[in-house]
Amino acid sequence: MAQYSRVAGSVALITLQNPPVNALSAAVRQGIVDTVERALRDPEVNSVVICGQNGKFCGGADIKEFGRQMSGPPLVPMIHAIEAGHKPMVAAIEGVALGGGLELALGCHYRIAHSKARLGLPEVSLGLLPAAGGSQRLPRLIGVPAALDLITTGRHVTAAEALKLGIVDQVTDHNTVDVAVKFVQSVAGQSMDSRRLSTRPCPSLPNLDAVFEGVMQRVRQSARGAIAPVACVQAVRAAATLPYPQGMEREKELMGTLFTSGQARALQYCFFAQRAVGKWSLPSGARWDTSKAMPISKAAVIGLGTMGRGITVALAQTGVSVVAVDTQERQLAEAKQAVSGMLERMAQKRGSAPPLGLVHYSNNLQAAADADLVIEAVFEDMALKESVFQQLSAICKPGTFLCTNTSGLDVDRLASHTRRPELVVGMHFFAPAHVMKLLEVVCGPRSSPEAVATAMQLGKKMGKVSVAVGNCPGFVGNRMLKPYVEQANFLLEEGATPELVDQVLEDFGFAMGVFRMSDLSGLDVGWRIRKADKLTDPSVPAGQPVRVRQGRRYSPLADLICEQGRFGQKTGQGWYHYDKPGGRVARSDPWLHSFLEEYRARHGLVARHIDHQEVLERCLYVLINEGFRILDDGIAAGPEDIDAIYVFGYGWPRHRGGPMFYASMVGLARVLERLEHYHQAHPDVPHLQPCRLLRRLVASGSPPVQRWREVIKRLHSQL
Ligand SMILES: C/C=C(\C)C(=O)SCCNC(=O)CCNC(=O)[C@H](O)C(C)(C)COP(=O)(O)OP(=O)(O)OC[C@H]1O[C@@H](n2cnc3c(N)ncnc32)[C@H](O)[C@@H]1OP(=O)(O)O
Repeated sequence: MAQYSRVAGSVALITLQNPPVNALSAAVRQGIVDTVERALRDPEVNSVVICGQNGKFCGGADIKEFGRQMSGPPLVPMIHAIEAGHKPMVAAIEGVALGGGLELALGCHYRIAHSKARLGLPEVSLGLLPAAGGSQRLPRLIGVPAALDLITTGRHVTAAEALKLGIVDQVTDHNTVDVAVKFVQSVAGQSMDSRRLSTRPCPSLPNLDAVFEGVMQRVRQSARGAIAPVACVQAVRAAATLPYPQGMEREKELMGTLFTSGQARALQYCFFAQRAVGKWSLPSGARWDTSKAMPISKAAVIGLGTMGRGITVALAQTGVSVVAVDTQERQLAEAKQAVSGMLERMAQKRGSAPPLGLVHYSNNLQAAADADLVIEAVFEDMALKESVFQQLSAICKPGTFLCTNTSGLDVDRLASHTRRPELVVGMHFFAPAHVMKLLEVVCGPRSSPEAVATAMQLGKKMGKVSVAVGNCPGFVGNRMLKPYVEQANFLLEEGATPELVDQVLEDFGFAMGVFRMSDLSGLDVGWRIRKADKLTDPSVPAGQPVRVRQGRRYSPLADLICEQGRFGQKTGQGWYHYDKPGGRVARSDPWLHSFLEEYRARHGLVARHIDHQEVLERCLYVLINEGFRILDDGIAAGPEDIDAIYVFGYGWPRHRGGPMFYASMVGLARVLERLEHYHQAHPDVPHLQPCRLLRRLVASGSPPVQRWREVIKRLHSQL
């Protein structure tokens, strides 16, 4: 809806009304068309201000309408009518002007923004381009390079930057609507000819072809197969080279391809998945909207290795006072320097003072006594963690939440070492913890709703996508990663190379293939876990082949690599060769290839040709299969939780929506058929055996991913 009122005698005030962000739904568009017509017709009105209700101008098109039959007036002629209007129109921008919201403002003759407003054309992050004239008007207003930057990245700019770029004409700290009303009166009666962006030429740019070639190359490289950023460059190029009407035709044509693409569906699914995970619920019935989060003003971090340092930085950045504890003096001193350095660098980028005063250091666990929440981040060793939890339970004030940053150990077992198991939850951060967006909040069977709500809320405050998950080895992310990595190792045994496997996964869109990723994380981490699980025990029971453990196929390849002291990037050698320890450029390693050949010969394995399809299917479908098991076990509440974890924590390409969404796009019947095929070929790999939930979903007609929760609920209620 849009409300029409008259203010200051002769100004029509049009207020968009569609909470929470005044998205341009069919009803809002109809409201704008009607009220603009009314204002242009009304002889008492000489100028118009458009604003949004509740301090938010407009969050853009209503994304929920995208999958539906189009109804209501389209945006392009609506914005054109505003621009062509003979009375001055001013956009009074408070809160946000995003996507169609900014395009609406660009159709107005002037734009006045509140200093706290944010503006942008984020359509690219939804797999689209600004196709309500934004790709044609913005370059005409601010020039090609700046428009390319905003449109291809979708980044939001502050009002101050918008003023500098020329997107807005004025920024105010006062009531934006009042300022806009006053301003529009001052220009009433003037010709608006020069203010219509569609009639302006694009500011000329020398070496136009070279500029676009360079940008296109960069965009293609960083897009990792996403098509929208490429289409955005093509649309801006049309603005720079064609008259406006033809540019609009091109914009429409490019949008036509994007709008119905699987990538746009995937990205829009991600948008809603990111928000859905905040609305968590637990098997106990505890929910996000009925559980009270406690305020955290003082936190303690125990253990100042890489993770502990990152968590300390992330907390201080959020304004939480932190006591950072490590009992080893040397580690403490190094951490102090590293944390201060990180905070200073981040502050320099922001142009603000580093929050150094918020961090205090101690070598004594006792310093955590009065913290509201403690995050344990010591070495990944159960006995050590148990001892820390025992001590914290005795030291900390009543009510302190005790959290562990374990990446997969039993949170409930740790809770059992305290006198307050209800206050224990997992907070699994991802390295580097001050950068990575994901936080798995691990709920043990005894974790209280308040403890979960508090950890989720703190994660949100830290700018994380917090996902509540159940307690099982590896939780969600690492549990799914295990069969994926295992499959990649099997492929090496059968004839593939790390280069082939990584290439296929990177072509799919992963930021890094599995072997490059393992080299980066450090191969010794998994080795230590396998040792603890007794998988690397050299005394394999007599008569048992070396490639079998606990009755299943096992590849000792990674263990053998580690035995050579090859731990990945940090040692300069792993699955690849690096020019020095800590080097980042992975190069093919002839040693590794000979090693693989010798290994195959030793075990009587004959290398065969493995095609890209097999690599992709085996690696991805086995991971997806584990995702279904996780859903079936109730470790994740829905497919959105798993997808958010993979997109925000594991480099899964966002334009593919996450593993569970991807499975639904491929077709569940197809995934099932391929898993059956590979399981038949490798009956000694239980992870390839299609899981019960996948079979049941296929049997119930492969419903779309948005309806899986219903099937899961039905299944569980039948148990
Ligand atoms: C062609 C395409 C055109 C012309 C377009 O305009 S595409 C849309 C472009 N706009 C965007 O991409 C903006 C998307 N929204 C956001 O970035 C943020 O929501 C926000 C910055 C506007 C507000 O952020 P925040 O205050 O953190 O709130 P939430 O993100 O949690 O959102 C609150 C609820 O509003 C729903 N929402 C937000 N934007 C839209 C929208 N454009 N269409 C429909 N619904 C929207 C969001 O899903 C939240 O809903 P609930 O989870 O509360 O149900």
